[in-house]
Amino acid sequence: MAEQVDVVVIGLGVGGEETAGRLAEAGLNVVGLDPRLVGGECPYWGCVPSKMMIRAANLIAETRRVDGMAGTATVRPDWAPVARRIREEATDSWNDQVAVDRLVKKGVTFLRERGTITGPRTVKAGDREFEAARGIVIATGTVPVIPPIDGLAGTPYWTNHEAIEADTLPASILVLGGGAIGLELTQVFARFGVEVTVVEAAGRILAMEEPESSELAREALERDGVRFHTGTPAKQVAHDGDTFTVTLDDGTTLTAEKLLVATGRRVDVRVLGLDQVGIDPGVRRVEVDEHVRAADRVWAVGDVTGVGAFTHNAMYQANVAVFDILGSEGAPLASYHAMPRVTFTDPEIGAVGMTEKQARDAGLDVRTGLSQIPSSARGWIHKAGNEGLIKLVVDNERGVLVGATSAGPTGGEVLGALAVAVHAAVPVHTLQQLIYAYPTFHRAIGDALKQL
Ligand SMILES: Cc1cc2nc3c(=O)[nH]c(=O)nc-3n(C[C@H](O)[C@H](O)[C@H](O)COP(=O)(O)OP(=O)(O)OC[C@H]3O[C@@H](n4cnc5c(N)ncnc54)[C@H](O)[C@@H]3O)c2cc1C
Ligand SMILES: NC(=O)c1ccc[n+]([C@@H]2O[C@H](COP(=O)([O-])OP(=O)(O)OC[C@H]3O[C@@H](n4cnc5c(N)ncnc54)[C@H](O)[C@@H]3O)[C@@H](O)[C@H]2O)c1
Repeated sequence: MAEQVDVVVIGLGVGGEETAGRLAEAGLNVVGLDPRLVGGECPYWGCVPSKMMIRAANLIAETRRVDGMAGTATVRPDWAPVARRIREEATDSWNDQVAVDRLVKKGVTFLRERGTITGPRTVKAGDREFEAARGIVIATGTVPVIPPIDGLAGTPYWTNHEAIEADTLPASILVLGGGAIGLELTQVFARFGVEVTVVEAAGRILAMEEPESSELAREALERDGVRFHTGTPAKQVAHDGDTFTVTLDDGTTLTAEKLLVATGRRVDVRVLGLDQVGIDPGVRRVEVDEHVRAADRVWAVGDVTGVGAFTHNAMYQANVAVFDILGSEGAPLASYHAMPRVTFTDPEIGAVGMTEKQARDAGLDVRTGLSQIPSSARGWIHKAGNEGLIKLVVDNERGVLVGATSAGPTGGEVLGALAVAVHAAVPVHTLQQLIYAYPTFHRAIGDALKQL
């Protein structure tokens, strides 16, 4: 006999935890299910520990910039404090008791179980079944893509989990995939003295961003000693007990102690029971409307929706779902035209909305403006480590920005102003009249606007 509740939330990563907690605080009877850690990828194997690694790696790089600008400094990188900080401060040794307690205190009934949808309103979890009067929220996130490369399966390759959990670093590592995960971890490892080689199947790294960003990231990482093979997919992988050997399509052979697979993420909903609510179980993503509804009385939030694998998107969609489930007046409608993202390499590569190519492919009449951070007053003053750029993508017909890139020492922070401009469709002539404080990095936005 199914137990009667208001809402069942399947998956308690960032999106599910936020949705379940808020609904319970609003007085609903909520069951939250997750067989793993409450909080999901971001706090345990994603954003938080990776950014702690990046903070440490950037301290090393900044110290190396002292020479010639502020005297001399030597630094002896040591991974031990980084691993300790991740274990003690970020993940509590991958123990989620604090998060579980927080959720339960909000009123959520938490079960460390996998959820399976068994009917239009019913979800099975272990030996219990729940009937959710208000509905079901799907927040099951993604899993790493493991490409079908000959020999790869069965080798002790790393995904982000092993990379984040590493107590010691290898002497060398091959990284498959030059996207956000691959590049952020690559730079960390390189700055701690690991010999890193990146294999990227596409013609350039950060292929979804502007070509100028790809070039900037590649040059920065090459300065850190990283080697790249782009446009040449791996054909074969072998592991002899000590060493990985990767053979590329063009016959190049690469060897290293470890292999990190960072070739994207995919939703894994085959056994979730989506067919029970009228959704094809073979979908590549659970499509949602502007209320983040996926089917009648079914909502989906976070990476599983495929609109942007970012924590801020999971939180954003959770907020939309909460308002809709509660039937609140003035419920926000989801819109993704100003989706921001930041790859936290040094320089940080931030972007919002469309790239130039995406805008042109969408049939827009496009004009772009570009400025270089080293040529700005602040960039020139900053000197070592000042690489970066601002690129603006304008829809001529509407006279507004539809996309922008902000790369530089504080690229992610400067992006804030551009996100407002794209989100609110601020007219370009209004942006051109804004006073940009001197000498800030964001003043380079004004320089790019002059190019339009
Ligand atoms: C290395 C790395 C660095 C990142 N850095 C950033 C960053 O700096 N900024 C940023 O915005 N994003 C970053 N991300 C992305 C971010 O982690 C994700 O976008 C975010 O975790 C998505 O949250 P989610 O709730 O959709 O899914 P997840 O966090 O993946 O959580 C999904 C949960 O669902 C559970 N689950 C799956 N199936 C079931 C089932 N059938 N029943 C019950 N539970 C189930 C899983 O166990 C998991 O706990 C990073 C990711 C990685 C891997
Ligand atoms: N700072 C952040 O916000 C942040 C950081 C890390 C991850 N994330 C999120 O996590 C998601 C997953 O990250 P990711 O880096 O795994 O994925 P990604 O999609 O960003 O990059 C994967 C890369 O791997 C390449 N690739 C695919 N198959 C390959 C193969 N067989 N050999 C070599 N290269 C191959 C792709 O061309 C692509 O460039 C991202 O899309 C992002 O949304 C965000």
